[in-house]
Amino acid sequence: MSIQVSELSKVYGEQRAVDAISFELKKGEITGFLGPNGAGKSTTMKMITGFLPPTSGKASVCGFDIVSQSLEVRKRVGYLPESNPLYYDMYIREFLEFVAGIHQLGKAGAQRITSVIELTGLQPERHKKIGALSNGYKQRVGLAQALLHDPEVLILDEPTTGLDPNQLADIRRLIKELGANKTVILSTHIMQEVEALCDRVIIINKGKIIADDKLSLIQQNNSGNGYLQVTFAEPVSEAELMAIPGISRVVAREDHSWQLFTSQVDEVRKNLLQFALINNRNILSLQSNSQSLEAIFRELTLTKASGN
Ligand SMILES: Nc1ncnc2c1ncn2[C@@H]1O[C@H](COP(=O)(O)OP(=O)(O)OP(=O)(O)O)[C@@H](O)[C@H]1O
Repeated sequence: MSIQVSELSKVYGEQRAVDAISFELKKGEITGFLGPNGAGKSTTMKMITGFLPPTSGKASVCGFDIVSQSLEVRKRVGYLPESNPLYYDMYIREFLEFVAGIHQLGKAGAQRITSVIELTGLQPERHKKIGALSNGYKQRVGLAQALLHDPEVLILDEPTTGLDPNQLADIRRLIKELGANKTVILSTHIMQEVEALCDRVIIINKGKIIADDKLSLIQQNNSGNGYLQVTFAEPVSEAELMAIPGISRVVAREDHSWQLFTSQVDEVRKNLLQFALINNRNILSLQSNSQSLEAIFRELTLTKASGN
């Protein structure tokens, strides 16, 4: 297991910012860490990187304890903090040389710097001072410093903030590639980003984990208002479709196509196939549409918040 978190808490004064959370992450998995503002995402990430001591509970990275072995942890973690603090007076390469020094990369440092500049697409701007870079390029410098020591674990706090759509696509592609053989946790407020990148989703609200599953399962388990889009080869009546168990509403589209609304997408898909078989109807196409992750997120965080 790359990351193990057990009953981890952080209390600031009176406030329990992170409240006894537990999870485990495997290598080769990209996990989206979601939650409303102030939910405790950054605090959790800072604790896992070994930068912020927990109030109670335990966590380890690649088997090293975040408190008693924080140096070992930092060697294995690449961290892009939310505010991405950089030295604006330094040139890109100069800054990366400074970071390579901290990681004691020695002679290998120069080659590694060249390759992360290439990897993060900093090449065209490499001669500029960091202060003169656009926000998107500053974010790339942040990513380059996180990757420099080729860490096993990457913790990225809102990594795509400030990027234009082209840069977004480039950086997401890079994160996806990195995720193939590293453990990546990224926090974001952009649901399309989670859908595009993440294998797994952890949703945190008021310091507590309220959902933790594979993205597909979270969508499946919360697919309350999903629908199926079906096209038959021949006419089918509304009454016939409404008689299929699990369908709450149907909408006719052109050319024998229908939208079938349901709270049990998977169940209705099976029932529909059975209906076609028994009644000798041919299905030309069938597509299910789950509730969007954004709707699921709102439902979970708003319901759970008011339930407290
Ligand atoms: N150093 C601190 N001292 C006191 N309270 C803090 C400190 N850092 C964070 N908090 C509080 O802890 C809670 C969790 O903050 P955190 O930054 O972890 O949330 P977040 O989920 O990352 O939010 P966002 O999405 O807005 O970045 C917030 O209520 C915040 O005000």
